[in-house]
Amino acid sequence: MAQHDVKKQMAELREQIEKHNYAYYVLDQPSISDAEYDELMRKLMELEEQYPQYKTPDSPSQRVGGAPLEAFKKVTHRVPMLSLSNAFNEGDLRDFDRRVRQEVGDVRYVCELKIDGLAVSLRYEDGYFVQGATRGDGTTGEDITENLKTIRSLPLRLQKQVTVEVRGEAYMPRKSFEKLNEQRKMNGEELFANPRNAAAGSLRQLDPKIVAARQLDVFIYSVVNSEEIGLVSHSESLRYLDELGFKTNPTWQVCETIDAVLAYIEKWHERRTSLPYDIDGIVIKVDAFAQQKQLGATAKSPRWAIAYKFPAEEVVTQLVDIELSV
Ligand SMILES: NC(=O)c1cc2c(=O)c3cc(F)ccc3oc2nc1N
Repeated sequence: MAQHDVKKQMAELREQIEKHNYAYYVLDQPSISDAEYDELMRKLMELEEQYPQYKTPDSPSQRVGGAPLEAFKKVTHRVPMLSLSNAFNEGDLRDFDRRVRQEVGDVRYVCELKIDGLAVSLRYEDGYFVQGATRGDGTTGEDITENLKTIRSLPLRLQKQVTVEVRGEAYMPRKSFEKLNEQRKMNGEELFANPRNAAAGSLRQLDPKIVAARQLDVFIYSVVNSEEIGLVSHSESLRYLDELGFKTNPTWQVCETIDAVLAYIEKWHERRTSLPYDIDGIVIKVDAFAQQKQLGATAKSPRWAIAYKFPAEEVVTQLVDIELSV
């Protein structure tokens, strides 16, 4: 086949595979069978083998994981990854609301489910995924780019050619967790205590092929360089993330009053067992970026957001060692 046609055919295969990826893993609406998907992937990988010069940085062939790393490189976060301060009861939430209103006057909040996973930061240049890192100590994290590429819902190329840094929570869906512990039980290995530990242990694997088998997922929840892009509120950022092709959690809601926040908390505290992933609370954020800026942050946490933690369940958790997987 003429060289030009091969290049074109490979571009079409990449396009098709990523389109099916998006439908299946972001929209949760499979568009072809697994067998057809695997056939497309096999054909692309065969052509990449034969014509490496036409392999591109956004090729979905990277999602099966490359060679194991010796160690993780360190990454310095240009904007520190802070942690959320916690609220444990209604009083804490009303104190938060009072302090915010004292400082910025009338305010709208955005409420989101607090996914029980691992905070990650993703950098894209001209629309291409170039680096992903863990939170680490907030200033320095570990470069887990190769591992994150195996997460099918993480776009390798955005719908717009923008340079952007986003933050999100990588997590292990409960079904993947149960399947993983089933396998480990059969192999006589230590079980993971919960999906959060399993996700952390998986992302710390030096071999991306193992990570690819763990079926992790990620919800993206913020744009770091939002001002540069001209976004004015958190809710606008969430819509922008959808436009770029990221997977965001669709349950977020604008709340005009703390009573509306309490109602949202009540609703999702009841519904959380019906979710296909673990949540450990609700995140409440001031919506307007101008007001977030006015409120600022302490060395550790933003003063414009708070995490309401659900009361710990009284279940007996298995005391198993967390597999130190590195
Ligand atoms: N686990 C989560 O689902 C989740 C976590 C965070 C954060 O950790 C977080 C930390 C900050 F300093 C600021 C905003 C944040 O927003 C967040 N939003 C979320 N939905």
